[in-house]
Amino acid sequence: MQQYNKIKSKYPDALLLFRVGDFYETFGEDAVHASKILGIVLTKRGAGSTSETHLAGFPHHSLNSYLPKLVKAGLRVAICDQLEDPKMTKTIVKRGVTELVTPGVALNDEVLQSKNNNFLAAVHFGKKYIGVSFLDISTGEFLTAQGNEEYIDKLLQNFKPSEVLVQKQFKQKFSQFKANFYTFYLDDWVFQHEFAHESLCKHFKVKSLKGFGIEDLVDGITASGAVLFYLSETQHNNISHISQIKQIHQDKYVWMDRFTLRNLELHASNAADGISLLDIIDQTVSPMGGRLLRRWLSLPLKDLQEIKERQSIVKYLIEKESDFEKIWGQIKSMSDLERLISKVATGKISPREVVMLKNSLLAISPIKEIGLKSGIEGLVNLANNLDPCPELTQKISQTLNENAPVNINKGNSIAEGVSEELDELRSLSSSGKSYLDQMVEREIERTGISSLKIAFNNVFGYYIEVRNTHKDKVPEEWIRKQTLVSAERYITEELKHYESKILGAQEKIAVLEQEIYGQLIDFLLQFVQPIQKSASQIARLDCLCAFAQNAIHYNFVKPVLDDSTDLDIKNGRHPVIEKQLPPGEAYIANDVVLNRNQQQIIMITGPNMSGKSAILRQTALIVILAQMGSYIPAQNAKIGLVDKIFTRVGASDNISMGESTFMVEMNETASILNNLSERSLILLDEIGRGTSTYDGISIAWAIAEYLHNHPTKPKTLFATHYHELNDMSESFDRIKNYNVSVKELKDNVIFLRKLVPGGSKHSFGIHVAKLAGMPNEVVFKANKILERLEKSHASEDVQEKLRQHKQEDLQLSIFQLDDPLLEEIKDEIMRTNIDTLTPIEALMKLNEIKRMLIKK
Ligand SMILES: Nc1ncnc2c1ncn2[C@@H]1O[C@H](COP(=O)(O)OP(=O)(O)OP(=O)(O)O)[C@@H](O)[C@H]1O
Repeated sequence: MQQYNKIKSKYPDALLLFRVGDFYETFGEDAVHASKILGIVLTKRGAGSTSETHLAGFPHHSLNSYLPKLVKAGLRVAICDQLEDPKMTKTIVKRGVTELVTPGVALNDEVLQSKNNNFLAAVHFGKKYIGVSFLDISTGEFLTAQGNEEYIDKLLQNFKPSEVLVQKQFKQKFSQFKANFYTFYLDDWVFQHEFAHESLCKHFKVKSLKGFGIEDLVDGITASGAVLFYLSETQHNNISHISQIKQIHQDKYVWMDRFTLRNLELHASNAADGISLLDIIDQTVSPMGGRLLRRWLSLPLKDLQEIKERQSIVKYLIEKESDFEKIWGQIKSMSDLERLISKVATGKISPREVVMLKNSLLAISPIKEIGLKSGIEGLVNLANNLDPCPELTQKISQTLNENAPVNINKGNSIAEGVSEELDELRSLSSSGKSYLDQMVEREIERTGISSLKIAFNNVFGYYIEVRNTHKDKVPEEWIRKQTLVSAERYITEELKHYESKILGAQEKIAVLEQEIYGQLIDFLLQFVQPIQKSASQIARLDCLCAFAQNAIHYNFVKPVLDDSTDLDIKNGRHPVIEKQLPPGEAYIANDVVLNRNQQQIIMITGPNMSGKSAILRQTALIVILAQMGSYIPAQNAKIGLVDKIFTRVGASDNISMGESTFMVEMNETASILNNLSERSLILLDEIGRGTSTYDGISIAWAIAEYLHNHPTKPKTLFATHYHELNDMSESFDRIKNYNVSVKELKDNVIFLRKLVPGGSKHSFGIHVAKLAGMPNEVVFKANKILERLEKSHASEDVQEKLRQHKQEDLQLSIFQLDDPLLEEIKDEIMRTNIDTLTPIEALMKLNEIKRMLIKK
């Protein structure tokens, strides 16, 4: 227990699994936790005494099944092993922690999900920027970036790390990232640039980081250094598979912030059992392809050349069906190359997995051959980067048995003909069986004991067993070892001689097998980089095959991409809704044309449930798919490269974040208006609906006007219930009205779901309420109120006011920035407590401000 306490004190925040003989034991609080999580028995030791403690344990060979459960429960687990052979020491056996498993640093297949990366991240708050680093130790991928809070937030959302390392002093600051990450706080000194730079150079065995193109990323480097530090802290020292570090270039990919990722339901649906775009398009057949597709979806490209290269390969695969089938068949037969080769580097690969590695490499050659012959530049390049490593596959085939076991100690891993000594020992050990059979026969004949048998136990090795009825026939020279109820057990000189030979041979076989296996792994280590390179090409090809498959199965077409800023989609469809429609119901395709000269903003009105949101989202999804290099759900499309996609959905369910929903909506919209570019695509869905009608209309109007007049003229789809906004098209050239058509029957409405030019007059909200099963009384009453309100021309009032607003052409420039009046008005507004202000008081306040201006 002294030894235990000493080790435990070094890992106070981890659950310590303490190896005792054949068991891993836990003590005290750890035991209580472990027994609960693992469902194992909790016992007490030293009951009643001062050293009373809880105890729970499990057999050492069950580690692989129990460890993931502990890690998944969010625990850090320190594995403490016996570091010497108990037979060789007379005192307490030496023990030490050999691995600290945490959610972000896991190599165990049971903890990892095959189609998801398991990233460990570090965030460093620098003076100007925030640095971030992501490492997946199971694949060796190491990435870094730096930027403002929004960018880092977006990356964290994209990469969804299982664990984030943060400097202790920035605990508070990190909590501003509104995501629930498992976080571990490290001492401040770890986040020092010089220290980080030095650790990276040392790890990569280089003098500077220029070769990786990250030398200037001061904060990114600091974060990456913290990641490396953490690996050594958790005893992960065999990490030669982390052979490079790459920058995530902000300007290479389409910008989508976290709201957009969420609103578009790219990776996950917002509904509990809903379907995401990834669910629909992920037809990849290899784990590495699955992981890459997820990444591609978060980071659509902005480089025309790269997109076209992907498209050209997809086109080839669609047209050359037999090549496509052959390639995909080979990829299907592969195991997770990326993770297998990482296991080689970390020394955790089993003989069976080495055979799987070999078979996966063998599947590369046919793919390479097809690629080289294809004549498609992109595919030829890809094939050139595939290395089937023939030297390696040959070596593995020669060294290992095809059906090698999971555990090297099980024996029979090494093939015949590898070592003469091993072969001899094996034949000796296998001839033992027939030797024993012969001996039994001989002794039965000699002694006349017909039921005589030879067996083995761990206490005294080989023995002859004689039933009591034949006891008197036992020869004198046999030595009695054990008396049972109905039999006696003997040993003989000959048996002992035989035993030492056989047991010696078996022990030697085990040592030799391990030795040869160790040499094979050392040999494999030279191939880590070429295999990683091949694996990444296979992942790409798998994604492109999935694109081809989607194109064939879902009727997707190849979009035309160019450098313009125009968007012209013919008969576009929403790929997710389309797949979810009840049988027999067809998705109604729609055209969307947006450009910066004539049709910059489309104001879409239409009743509730008519399909406004669907049109907005499908437009973004089509652009994203196109810029990933995929084909798209449309009849055809011309897409000028988009560099930012913003989507905002009117206040709905963000209340859990502790801010008013409307405040959240305005915050989100403000961040769009501050980040516009000529190539932005903006989708605003019911912006302004979170407040009163007048406020809402005014805000929506002002936002649309701002976008229209902004020099970047960003392409915008604006879905709204406020048909008042249709008036904007009269005075703003590039705002066009469309509506999602419906057919009005006497007391019913049929949704036609077709986007047609022109505004719409009503919202049919009451009709939807009726459809939803609202009591007739309520529907009837609502209709009456609506009639009355419409008669009072309330909405026309608004329209009139808005018209006046246009005529007055309010010049905001009357506020000169240095104007003392501005200061005065600002003070006046700041002093006002809006929460307690009644509408009348607000009007009076406004009047007061107006008077101040008139006075001027
Ligand atoms: N083009 C279409 N073809 C077939 N079904 C569609 C189409 N568009 C939408 N739908 C169906 O109609 C439902 C409502 O669409 P959507 O949410 O886009 O309406 P909305 O006009 O935005 O409604 P609200 O104003 O109430 O938010 C979708 O969930 C989908 O099932």
